[in-house]
Amino acid sequence: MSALPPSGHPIHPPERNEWDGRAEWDGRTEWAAAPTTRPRWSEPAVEAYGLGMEYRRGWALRDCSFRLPAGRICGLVGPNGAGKSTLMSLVTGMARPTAGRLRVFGAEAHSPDGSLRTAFLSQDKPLFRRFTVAETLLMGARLNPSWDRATAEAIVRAGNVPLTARVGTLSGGQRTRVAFALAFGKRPDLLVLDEPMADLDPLVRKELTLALAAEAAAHGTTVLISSHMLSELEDLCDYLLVIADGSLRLAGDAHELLAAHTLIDGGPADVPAAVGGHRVVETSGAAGRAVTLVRLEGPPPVPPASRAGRTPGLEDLLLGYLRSPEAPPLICPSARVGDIADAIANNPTTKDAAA
Ligand SMILES: Nc1ncnc2c1ncn2[C@@H]1O[C@H](COP(=O)(O)OP(=O)(O)OP(=O)(O)O)[C@@H](O)[C@H]1O
Repeated sequence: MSALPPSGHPIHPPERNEWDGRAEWDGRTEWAAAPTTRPRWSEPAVEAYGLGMEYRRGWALRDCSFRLPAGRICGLVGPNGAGKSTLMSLVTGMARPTAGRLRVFGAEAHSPDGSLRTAFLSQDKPLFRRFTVAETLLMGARLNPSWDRATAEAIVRAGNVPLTARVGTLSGGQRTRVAFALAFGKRPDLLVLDEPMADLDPLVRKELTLALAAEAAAHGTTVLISSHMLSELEDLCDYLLVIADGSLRLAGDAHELLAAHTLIDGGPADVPAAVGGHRVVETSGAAGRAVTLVRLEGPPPVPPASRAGRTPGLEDLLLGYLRSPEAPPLICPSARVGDIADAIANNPTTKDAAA
């Protein structure tokens, strides 16, 4: 079990074999002493039950059930049109689900209690173009009782963005930095970032990624971040949600997911007998250099005899599932929720809403 403090995100997640969701952090006593407004480590930040969203053209999201524990940095991955932005707009309460339920820190996502604890940085990063940078930060301070002025200004200053410049005159990357400052300054418990780094140069991307990890670690912030840059997510995330065609494909602790797979050199015929009973997710690569991603089935922990091959990297795993829509979804125990009926019955808020 990890000995990291509850405020410390594993940038590279620690070795953990727990399959039953017991792998919580040590040091709960220390966490319990933190102000009560911060999320407790074992508290779920997001719980979705049979979540669905239908637009005129059809369902963008269907029957998604998962749990995101508080304090994790969760990568949200999927091809274009998979439903990532839709899921984020539901989590941030900007849209209401057509089906199912969604709770943020125990409150309905669209309720004031849910949205007060959330900050959202959307793909288009809406800012007032006529405001100066200083006026934009002042607006952040006026609108947010828990505004962290020092953090917000430090982010802006690190990019040498003049506080007197009008937002409309900034480059795309500079505007992104100001939007980041607004989101961080709010000191949310849940920070939702929709492809935030897309218009940044590699150096700035690295700098803001490190700032994000440090801020999240320092304040126990839960982060849900979508990106098409898998290597970036590998460095940052310790939790994953993968969606394709509106459905959940993978969900859970990154180490749980990786430990459930092995990578064998060669095609399906090269898979050793010890792994033979398991499920081939996909074979990729040219002849002679093919590799096969195998999902280890059976009750955890997976027996050592079937541990042939090597543990895949996050990119191998994500690409394998994105290229193989026929592979059944894998929702790890850490990401499973109970029945929607239980969720409604055990929560007075949702019970009232359902009535
Ligand atoms: N406001 C809307 N009205 C109608 N259809 C929508 C709307 N928003 C999204 N969709 C549709 O829902 C599906 C999912 O879109 P969404 O933007 O959530 O995908 P995404 O995974 O974020 O994609 P990308 O990676 O390209 O940003 C798409 O088919 C899209 O056309």
